[in-house]
Amino acid sequence: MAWAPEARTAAPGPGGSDLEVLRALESGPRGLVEAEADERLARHGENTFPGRRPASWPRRFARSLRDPFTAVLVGLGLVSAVLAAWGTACVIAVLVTVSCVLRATGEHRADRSAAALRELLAATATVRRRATDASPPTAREVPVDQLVPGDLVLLAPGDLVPADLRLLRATGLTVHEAALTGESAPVRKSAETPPGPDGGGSGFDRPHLCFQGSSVVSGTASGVVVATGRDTVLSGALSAEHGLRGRGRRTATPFDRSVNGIAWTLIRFMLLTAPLVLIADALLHGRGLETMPFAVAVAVGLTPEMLPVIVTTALARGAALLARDGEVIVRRLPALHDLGAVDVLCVDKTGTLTEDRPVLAVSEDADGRPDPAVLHWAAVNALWTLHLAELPAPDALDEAVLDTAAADFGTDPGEEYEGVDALPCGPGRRLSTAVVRRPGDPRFALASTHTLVVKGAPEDVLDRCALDAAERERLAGRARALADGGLRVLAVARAERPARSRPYAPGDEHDLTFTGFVGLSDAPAPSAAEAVERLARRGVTVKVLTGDHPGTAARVCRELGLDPGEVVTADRIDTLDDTALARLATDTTVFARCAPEHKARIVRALREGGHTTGFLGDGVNDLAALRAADVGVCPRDGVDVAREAADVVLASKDLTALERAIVTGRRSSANIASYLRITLSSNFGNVIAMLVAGLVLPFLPMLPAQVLVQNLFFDAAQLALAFDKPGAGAGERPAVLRPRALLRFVTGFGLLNAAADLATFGVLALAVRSLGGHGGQEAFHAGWFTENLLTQGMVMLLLRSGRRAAEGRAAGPVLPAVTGLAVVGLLLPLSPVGAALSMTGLPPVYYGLLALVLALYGAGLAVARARADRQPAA
Ligand SMILES: Nc1ncnc2c1ncn2[C@@H]1O[C@H](COP(=O)(O)OP(=O)(O)OP(=O)(O)O)[C@@H](O)[C@H]1O
Ligand SMILES: [Mg+2]
Repeated sequence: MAWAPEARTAAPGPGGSDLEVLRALESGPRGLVEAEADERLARHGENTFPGRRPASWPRRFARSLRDPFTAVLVGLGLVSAVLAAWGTACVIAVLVTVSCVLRATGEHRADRSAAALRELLAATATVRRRATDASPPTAREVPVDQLVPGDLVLLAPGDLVPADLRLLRATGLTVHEAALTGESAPVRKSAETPPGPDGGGSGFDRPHLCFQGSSVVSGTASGVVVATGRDTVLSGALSAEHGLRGRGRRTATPFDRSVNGIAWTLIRFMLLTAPLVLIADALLHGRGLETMPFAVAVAVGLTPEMLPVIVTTALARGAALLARDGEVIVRRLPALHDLGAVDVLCVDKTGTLTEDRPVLAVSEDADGRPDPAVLHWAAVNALWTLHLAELPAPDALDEAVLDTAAADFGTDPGEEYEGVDALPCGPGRRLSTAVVRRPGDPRFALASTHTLVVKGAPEDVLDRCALDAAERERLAGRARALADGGLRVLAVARAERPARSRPYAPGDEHDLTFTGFVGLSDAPAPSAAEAVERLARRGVTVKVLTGDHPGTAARVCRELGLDPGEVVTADRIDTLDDTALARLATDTTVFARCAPEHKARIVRALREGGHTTGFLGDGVNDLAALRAADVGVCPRDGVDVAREAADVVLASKDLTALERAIVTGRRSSANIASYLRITLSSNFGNVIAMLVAGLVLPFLPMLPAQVLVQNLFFDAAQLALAFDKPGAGAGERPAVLRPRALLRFVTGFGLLNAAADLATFGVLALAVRSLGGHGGQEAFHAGWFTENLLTQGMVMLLLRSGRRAAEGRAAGPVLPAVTGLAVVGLLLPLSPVGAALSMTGLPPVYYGLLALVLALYGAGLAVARARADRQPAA
């Protein structure tokens, strides 16, 4: 990294005690007063996240210039200019400009329609502020853009670090700084200032600083804001043209593989054709460089230069429709295509399929007798882990335990103790420990004891209890029984230890005394069952990857109408290599007790196994899987980092919105596929015809300008395909564009097209003979121009996605576009423009013959389409 973060984190110096730091920022341990915060906001400006700034128009334009087809066109334009073929060069310049403008507008429209919703999803930060000088500090959520230097911020797992912070306190804090440094492993941070003049290091490795753009993996902390907005290190990095790296994908997405893959095949094909035309002509007719403009025109005609425009328009339109309905936000346009291709969707259970509003149902002792004391101890654990770990908000399980205990016991249980230390749970850690002591006579303080209160996943807690094997198995069986009933089960255990001043660590969690179980019920989300059913109908297999108990997971699945089959737990996954896991993952519906890495590994295995895999999850433990998936989806109330990592955000609570988004994705893909099929078969046919014609004709089958004008009209008409409404069939199955099947399709239909061209060619040869001389050539060109546009129109009508040839009736914008194409094809050669392009009309009898050729072609096309529909789709 070339830029040095310390250069930007100006005041205060990273060293110094907490109070010095706070004083330098004119803040204090109790936080800023609201009025002061407002005043600072006016002074420093909003704390906008630099990554969010929309691209400027020139930048958008430049970006669309970078795409391969545009580059090829520009190259061909330059060749024409060098050859002084100014007409050709001008037409190419028009093509390039039009396609760039269309594309930039499409992107702009999609951005704008999503912007309002994005606002809705704007991240917040937890700050400690005071209403007035005299009032006590309270923690409250403020939109991230309202943060000011001097604000006290609380961090919890899943938070995005909202500004550059100097840590004041931190418990087990690790942060992910990949967006800044590219380092993928979490980095440990602590509040202590390391010795040394610059605070122990010069870059991101300084442990007491957290930077905007990183995110909290585990632990909690409080810190004071030292820089916001333009002054943050990240902002400096971005303005120095370093992009954000966090969301960069390591492997090709389905979109890259299909659409871009096809694009590159075409470019290679096209780069071969132009020289081929040249060589053929040189060999046969001894013509030299003068055929170059023609070769260039053929190459331009072959380039599906509208592909980027059609792709962007089709996707942007889909995304805009989804955004308009307020349901789904597509954060990365190609993700909509990928969503349409998803055939396996992995879903996290808690908070996604269930509401994550657990309600206490059971509190029982080791013998299965109801016992309120278990709940009491669970509440002591919850209260003190919350307090000591400074979690800004309790997790749902803790909240449920605390609420029920407060209601049952009348007071907040746990307040009779003093907290000593806490080891909260986190990703991969399924239990939490609070260490408490009874406040008493200080004279006996040394003789007093510490009580470790542990609660967590039964397997993990029982492992740490002093129990014989039989008893442990009996208790595990009881936990299973509770879980099979659909409850979320937590085991509670305790240990008395002599008081000590040394901090506690997970290594101290052993030889515990088992206290009992608490069981909580968590209702399925209201729309979950319907969503699961609809996805199945759309050919998407749903799998559940959860950190919870296998029994609970299986029961929830059954309630949602999903057959859980044999539930696999994560310890089994650890014994498998990737290939074995890929096989297992395909056949398994529920994976339980997954740590975050397990979820990601399963997703990767499914992708390796050839599935286009989506992941829907809302928590910190889902982050790795969201990143590993082809498409990451996050519900609206997911944690900040999950939303940031997701490609698609569900804006409403309704999970069935996902099914609608998938169908929209498939429709957009179907339109893109239509375009590819139509343009490629048509172009391929034309090239063959041009080559053959070039071989046998003593003159050029079409003049360069004619090829280009024809191409321009075809391009314009094809834009309609981006707005087409494909038949119902298009939404039914995952939409994957298979390059091989596409090539087969294109070859078949291209040959058919070439046959029609050659038949036309025969008819026109007759005309030339009868007309003779120069007039013959002009009539030939006119005839071929007309036939070309008419066949292209027919191809557009008959080769669209999702419509069988039988229902070839057109709806939406395609029919008007085709009509326009036909009118131009018939009338332009007869008009003054036609004359300018050196075309003249044919004698009427030849139009009759052309009509015959077209009728035969149309019939052939319809029959071939019906046959192709019976084969696997391209
Ligand atoms: N606050 C807590 N106190 C004690 N144990 C907890 C707490 N939160 C979670 N656990 C334990 O850790 C397990 C795993 O939690 P994790 O957050 O990974 O997944 P989950 O919320 O159960 O499910 P999902 O992966 O579907 O969201 C829980 O099933 C529970 O046994
Ligand atoms: Mg969850």
